[in-house]
Amino acid sequence: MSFNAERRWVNHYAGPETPVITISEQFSKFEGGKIELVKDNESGLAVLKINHPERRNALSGSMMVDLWNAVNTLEDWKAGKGIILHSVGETFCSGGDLNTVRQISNPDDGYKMATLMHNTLTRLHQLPLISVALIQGKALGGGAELATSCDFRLFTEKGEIGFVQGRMGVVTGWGGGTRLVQLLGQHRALELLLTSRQISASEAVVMGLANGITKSVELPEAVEEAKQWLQAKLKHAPEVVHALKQIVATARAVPYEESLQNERQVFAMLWGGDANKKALEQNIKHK
Ligand SMILES: CCCC(=O)SCCNC(=O)CCNC(=O)[C@H](O)C(C)(C)COP(=O)(O)OP(=O)(O)OC[C@H]1O[C@@H](n2cnc3c(N)ncnc32)[C@H](O)[C@@H]1OP(=O)(O)O
Repeated sequence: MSFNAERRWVNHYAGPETPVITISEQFSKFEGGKIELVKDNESGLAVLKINHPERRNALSGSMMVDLWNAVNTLEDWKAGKGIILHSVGETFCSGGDLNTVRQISNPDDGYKMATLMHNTLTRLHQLPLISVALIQGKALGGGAELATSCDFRLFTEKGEIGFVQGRMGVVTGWGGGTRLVQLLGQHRALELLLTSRQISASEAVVMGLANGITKSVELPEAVEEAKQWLQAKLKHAPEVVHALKQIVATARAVPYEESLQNERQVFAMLWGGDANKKALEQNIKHK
C-alpha cells in the first residue's frame, strides 16, 4: 500500500478471489479447539461458546470454519431472538491461533482468511437476532474484532479489549477496523488502533464500546446475567425483533435513502400483521 503520483492510495495486493466454501475446506485442516452452538427454541436464545482454553481461546482455522457453519445455521433459525457469545476460562479470545497463523503467513492465505472471517462476521452482525458478546477476560487482536461483530458487549470487571494487531505488524483482518469506526467514530477508533492499548471494562463503558459491566465476575454466573440482560430486551414478538434488527443492520450498512426504502418495506410487512392486530385488540395504553 502506497501513494501514487496523484497522492491516492494504491493497493498493491491483487490476489485471487476464492469461494468461501473452498477456503473453509482449506482452513478446516488447521485443527484445535472448537466453537459450540446450542439453540434453545423455548427461550429463543442461542449460545455460541468459544472453547480453546489451552490456547487462550485463540481461533484456529477449524474454529473459524465452526463459526462460519454456526452462522449458516443461525440464519435459518426462525424461532430465535438472541445470541450470547462467550468463551470458557479466563481469556475471552486471544485472536488468531498463532499456530494457524504461522502456517498461512503469506498474502494469498491472509486474503483468504480475511475473506472467510469477513463473510462470517458480517453475516453474524446482520443476523435478524440480537447478539451480545460477554467479555470476561482479554479480547485481543482478532478477539477484539470478533467482539465488535455483536450488537452489544457486556464486560465483567476482568474484561479488557485491545486492538493489538499493530504490535503484531499487521492491521485488523476480520473487519474490526470498519466496525470500530462505526461504533466509536474515526478519532477514537484510530487512537485505539494506533496505540494497541488495552482498555478496561470501565473505560470501555465510558467510550461506548461496552454496554454494561456484569455484577458477577466469574463464569457461569456472568453468562446467566448476560442472558437475563438480553432477555429483558427481547419481549416483543419474534417478527418485531427481527424487523427492528433488520432496520438497524441495514442502516449501518447502506446509504440513507436505501435504508429508508428498506424501513418502509419492513414496516409494511408488519402493518396489519398478527402482532399488530393482537396489540390493537388489546387496546394497549402506554401509561
Ligand atoms: C486478524 C487476527 C490477528 C490477530 O489476532 S493478532 C493477535 C494475536 N494474538 C496474540 O498475539 C496474543 C498472544 N498471547 C498473549 O498475549 C498471552 O498469551 C495472553 C493472551 C495475554 C494470555 O496470557 P496468559 O494467560 O499469561 O497465558 P500464556 O501467555 O502463558 O499462554 C498460555 C498458552 O496459550 C498460548 N497462546 C496464547 N495466545 C495464543 C494465540 N493467539 N495463539 C496460539 N497460542 C496462544 C501460549 O503460547 C501458551 O502456550 P504454551 O502453554 O506455552 O504452550
